[in-house]
Amino acid sequence: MTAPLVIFDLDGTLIDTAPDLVASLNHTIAAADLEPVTYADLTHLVGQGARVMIRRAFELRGQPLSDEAAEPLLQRFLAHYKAEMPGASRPYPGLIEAMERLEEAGMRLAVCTNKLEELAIPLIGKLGLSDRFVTVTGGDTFPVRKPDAGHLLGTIEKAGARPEAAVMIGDSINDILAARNAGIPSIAVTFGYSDVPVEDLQPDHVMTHFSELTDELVRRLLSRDTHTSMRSVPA
Ligand SMILES: O=C(O)COP(=O)(O)O
Repeated sequence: MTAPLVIFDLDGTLIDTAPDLVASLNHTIAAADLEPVTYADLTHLVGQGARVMIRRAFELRGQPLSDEAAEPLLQRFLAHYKAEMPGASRPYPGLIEAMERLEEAGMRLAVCTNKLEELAIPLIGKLGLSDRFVTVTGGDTFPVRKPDAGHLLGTIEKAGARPEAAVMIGDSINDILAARNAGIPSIAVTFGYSDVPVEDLQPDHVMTHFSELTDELVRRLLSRDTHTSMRSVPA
């Protein structure tokens, strides 16, 4: 039997990156004289990577943004975010202990994030978490990204695991939909950046703190067959 694989989203699930995302985004849009965004705005902007986040910030301020104008702004964002990394970003409380519990129970861990690989991998490294994960895939690792099932299924394949033995943990609609599209059970965390109550996303389980993440919970979700009926739902 393959070891169960527990897959984590990054922004708003593993790591509280909001202060640094807001700071780098405001540094970026200041170049176009846009008013700064707030933490509350971020829940509507984050989720599909830096490029989409910048475009949504312009939309929020009622400003059009051409693809041509977006490119230098993306470079400005990347340079600022990388220079400050890890900034104030920290793992959520109880994460390290939860990862240790799962590892001790023989489970393996992976990351599936829409953040670009060039940001996600060094951030995980700077926080000393690299060795924990069998693989880290970003929004640019595959031709598709969450909520497309292909991102999650590609992550599972890279980890040498099987969809039947995988569970996804995330904070946003992209994570829960990706899991549903891939036919794997999902856990939604309440402490991330969703702009709707995570219960409305109908995950298989809701978690308010990492102290609730146990191997027993993972096994219970894997033994349920409620999500398997969704395995054929397209992305
Ligand atoms: O950076 C983003 O916009 C999304 O990243 P996430 O998939 O880790 O939430």
